[in-house]
Amino acid sequence: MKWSEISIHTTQEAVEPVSNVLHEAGASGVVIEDPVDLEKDWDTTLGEIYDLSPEDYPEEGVIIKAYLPVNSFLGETVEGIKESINQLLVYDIDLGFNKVTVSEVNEEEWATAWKKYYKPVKVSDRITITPTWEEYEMVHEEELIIELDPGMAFGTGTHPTTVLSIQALEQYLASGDDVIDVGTGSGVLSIAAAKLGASSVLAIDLDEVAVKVANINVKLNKCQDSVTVQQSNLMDKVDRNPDLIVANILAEVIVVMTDDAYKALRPGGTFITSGIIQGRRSEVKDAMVKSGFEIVEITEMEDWVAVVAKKPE
Ligand SMILES: C[S@@+](CC[C@H](N)C(=O)[O-])C[C@H]1O[C@@H](n2cnc3c(N)ncnc32)[C@H](O)[C@@H]1O
Repeated sequence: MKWSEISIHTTQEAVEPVSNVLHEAGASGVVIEDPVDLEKDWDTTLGEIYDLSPEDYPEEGVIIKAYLPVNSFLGETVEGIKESINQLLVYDIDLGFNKVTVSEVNEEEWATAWKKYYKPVKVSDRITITPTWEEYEMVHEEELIIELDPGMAFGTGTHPTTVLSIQALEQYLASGDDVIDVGTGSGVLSIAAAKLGASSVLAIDLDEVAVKVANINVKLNKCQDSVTVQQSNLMDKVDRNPDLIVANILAEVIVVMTDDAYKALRPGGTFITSGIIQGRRSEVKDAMVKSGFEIVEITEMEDWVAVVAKKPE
């Protein structure tokens, strides 16, 4: 099959929303070329090798590349992507150069293009995420390994919004908890919750592809006894009272679901939200408080924040 590479020159701030647009348009595998990665002090204590070449990165801004099959809908798909990206301006997201280019690549290039950027990463004290195609040896006994093939769903596990979510799960999840993961993508947070001791996890995503990918990753990590994946919209089909809800979705989606999350959670339950760009932090905080939550902690990484809240006892 022939593949087309769509490349978008944008900003750090726009990485997640643009990646989401690409994903929703059916893109397979997203590559993020952010020059910050070249400067980053990568954690190599676990023996990871980061072999990044400056020619692959823009001098300014971030380049996001995604791959779409070449078919008769390609033109429309690309136009749809451009339109959806432009709509992000309504949310005050800085799109920078916002330059979109399209070129053809062969299957071999496509298959390896994004994999070369994706190596084992230690994302929290206990959790290391490793791509399925990498050999990885555990460094200490307590380490929990998540093997992931993000395939066509969002969630290599290394995006700051995911890392913040996993760190919060590690801190707030208690063994035996019932957990709901809204917007599961590749299933990474549900798998993390199960590995951290949750007895049951409901992974929800609106997107059919994400549901398929999450199911595969759940099985790959042998978590199928505790994690169930369901295709639905936010909390629409939730009829249980979990101990913890985690949602790594954009701020504009989180503010829509705070009332439902509050109603569903058991008293004393925890709501972990991520995917919030700095500029929208108060909006999310205010929506949470209005729904009745007490804010417990706000954590930050790069331009992103995660808000952890509790439903009073
Ligand atoms: C930013 S990704 C997060 C993926 C993963 N949980 C992680 O932390 O890496 C957001 C996910 O939310 C899903 N999503 C967006 N709107 C949704 C909705 N209304 N209901 C359920 N899922 C939704 C998207 O399909 C996407 O997979």
